Formats: sequence, structure tokens, C-alpha cells
Amino acid sequence: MNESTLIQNVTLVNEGKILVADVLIAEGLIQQIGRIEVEPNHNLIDGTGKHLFPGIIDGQVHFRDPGLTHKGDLYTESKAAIAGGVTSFIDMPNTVPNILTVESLKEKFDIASKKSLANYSFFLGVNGDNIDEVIKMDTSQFIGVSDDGLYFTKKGNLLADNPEIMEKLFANCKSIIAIHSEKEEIVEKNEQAFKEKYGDDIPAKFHPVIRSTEGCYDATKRAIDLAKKHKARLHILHLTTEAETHLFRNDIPLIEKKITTEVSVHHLWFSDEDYERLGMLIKWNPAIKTKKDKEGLLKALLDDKIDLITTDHAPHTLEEKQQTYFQSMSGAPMVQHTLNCMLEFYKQGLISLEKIVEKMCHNPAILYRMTNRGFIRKGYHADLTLVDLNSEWTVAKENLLYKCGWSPLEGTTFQAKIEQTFVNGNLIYNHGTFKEDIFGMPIDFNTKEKQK
Ligand SMILES: NC(=O)N[C@@H](CC(=O)O)C(=O)O
Repeated sequence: MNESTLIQNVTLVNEGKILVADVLIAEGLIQQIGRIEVEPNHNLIDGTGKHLFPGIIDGQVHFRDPGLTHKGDLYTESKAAIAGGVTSFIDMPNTVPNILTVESLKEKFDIASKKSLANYSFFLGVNGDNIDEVIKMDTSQFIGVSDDGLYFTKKGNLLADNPEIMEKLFANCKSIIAIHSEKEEIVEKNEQAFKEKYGDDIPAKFHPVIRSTEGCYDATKRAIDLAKKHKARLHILHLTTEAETHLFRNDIPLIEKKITTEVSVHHLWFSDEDYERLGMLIKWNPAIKTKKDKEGLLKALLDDKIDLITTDHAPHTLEEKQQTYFQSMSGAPMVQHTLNCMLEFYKQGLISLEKIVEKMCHNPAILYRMTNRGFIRKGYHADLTLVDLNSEWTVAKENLLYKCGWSPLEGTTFQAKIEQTFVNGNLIYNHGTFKEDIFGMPIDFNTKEKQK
């Protein structure tokens, strides 16, 4: 008799509803939801008083494999992700080498199949060098194309700085085009002005002045105008300003949208008030901006102008971070604590559990056309996250799973705890312990059909 897991009497948060039910898992799939009779082959989990979410799907991470594995790798960071309730992720192309060809993409899939505990997919990188090949490629080979972070190895390759390349891509590429939207020419002008005043010692609090609202807004506006002209499928990554939120629509369902966007959790959590305390540790690109921006982003998320929450998990070593302004790397690790941050907002009455699940589970699956993930439905992959909403704990060095060993959230107390995470029906994370010998799967997605 095959083994099955029966989660009993648990509070499901799914598809805009909250209800108490039992969930039966077998052969990697959700078999049944409702009131279920116990059978001898059932492993029982008592879900009384606990909440069950579909596993979180993180639409933007940098797990650093291959080539930058001193910062993190597909094993360490996927493990941290799972402890944070994340069961699937899409990783960015700014590794070494950059993922600019189908061959390097295949190599990354191969590494993930041997190292990633969570389900995975990857963006194909696009820049000025490979645009001609990208527009000829069969788009069923990748979930989307992106330029995110590629300036780390080659400056000036961001699409936002190259309107002709962007236009060529939008006119010809049928894939989702996910762009990092900042105008480097504005950033460089601001950098120069601050350098003249401070030399290399620019205080971190000026990061949002250098990587300004103007730089973000102008880039996003131009990308949207070009995408509309060519009817391209554009996704703007990690939005940071209240001003940009007004460029997006909420009067059509996500499934019909040609232009979508996301917010990364640190832009909801931190504001310019935190630079004094945390300095370069919260230096991200695009920058953490003002309290008004942070509030505007949350409002736009609740209003459905912003479609997704991602982490943009971007680990660097402490040594790489604690440098003077120009030397300090932008980015920080977040994937282990994203759901926790959002649940804390729930505790503060700022967002509902249903909305969290919509933005972190359902919408990533819909937007990236994933097959049978992102919902608690019969026949879907059993990617599930069990949460205790009333179990306080504090982020500390000892409970971090990131290879880089630090977090900008150290010392933060959360009121909710992720207790168990199932990936493809396997209980990979169980109250602080891991099953480390079962790897995730490549995420299936439809190239034409859309998920409802
Ligand atoms: N977000 C960041 O500040 N850094 C990212 C790159 C990026 O997303 O631009 C990284 O790879 O470190």
C-alpha cells in the first residue's frame, strides 16, 4: 500500500477563502480536500489551529549558481527558501557565466537537478550582445527573458538604457520580458555630483537620492510606452516608487494583462528611515526609498496595480557589503523571511491572509503560466506551507540558513512561524530539520495556454 499524508483539521488559505478541512497527499499530488476518513496507510499531521498555504512561488531570486557560489548556491539558498515556506523559485541570469545561451541555461538546470531542494526555473539573460539570437529562439525553452543584474559583469547592458535594443526585443520576442527599470544615465549623473562632495564616503542614506525616483519613473514609463506600441509582454521587476504605481492598471484580470509588475518584500519592509541603523546592509538596486513610497507600494499591492510579491533574494558576503559606497555590493538575502514579513503585516492589520496568498502563490503561477502549481487544488502538485500564526521567534545568526551568514533582519521578532514545508508531496522542512536527499523539479509552464 502506498504511503499517504493526511493533514487533518487545518485552516486552508486558498483562492480568496479561509476554511477548515483535511488535505490528503499521495504520489506528490493533492488527492483530496474536505472531510477525509483516516486509513491505515495515512501518516497523520494534526493541523488544528494551524494555517495551510499553497507553497510560496518566488518570481525573482539570485541563488548565485554557477560561479558566484561564495555568496550562495542552489543548495544553500533553496534550503533557506524552503524554511521560509518557498517551494518554487525563478532565478536570475547574472551568474558567472551570465546565462545568455540555451547551453548555459541547460547547464543551470543540470546543476539545479542535483542541488535544489525546491522547484526551479530560470530566466534567460538578454542584453545587447545576444538580442539577435534571443529573438530567434523557441520561447518554450525558458519561462521568460530578463536583463536583471547583468550590469554586474558588463555595464550599460540594461535594457532601460538601450531603447533601441528594448524596442527590437519588444517588437520580436513573444516571451515574458522582465526588466530592471532604472536609467543608469540619471544614476551616473547623481553619482558624479555626490562623489564631488563626499569622495568615496557617500553615506548610505543618499543611495535613494542617487538611484532616484526620476531614474525609476522615466525608465518604467519609457518601457511601458514601448511595450504598448509593440503589444509586448512586459513585466517590470521590483518596483520601488509610489509614482510608478500609477503607470499600472487594475481594471483587468491578471490573466489578460500585457504589462505587469511586482514589489520585493524589502521595499515594503524598509524605508529611508532605516539607512541610519543599517547603512550599506540595505543598499539595494533599485534603492529603498521613502516612507511615502513604501506606503504607496503597499496600497498599490492591495489595489491590484502590483501583481506579485518577490524577494529579489540577492546574497553577498558581509565583507562585500561593509565597504564604502561605490565598493559596497547592492543586494541582500531575504528569501528565508519574506513570508514572515508579510505575516507580520497581517498581524498589524495591513493585509489579509487571502491577499498574501494571492500575491505570493496564485499570481506568480498565473503570471508565469505554471502548470498545476500555486493553488491548493485536487490534482495539483502538493507544494504546501504549514504556518503557526501564534509562535513568536527572533531572527538571529544561529537560525539563518544563508551561506553568507547574515540578514538585515537580525534582531527582528516575528509573531508567526513556518513549521512545515512540503515540496512535491515530500515533507522537506519539518520544525527546523530537513530532508536533504530529495530534489525539486523543473517548473512546467504553458507556452500558449494561460492558467486560470
Ligand atoms: N537587487 C540588487 O541590488 N542586486 C542584485 C541585482 C539586481 O537585482 O539588480 C544582485 O544580483 O545582487
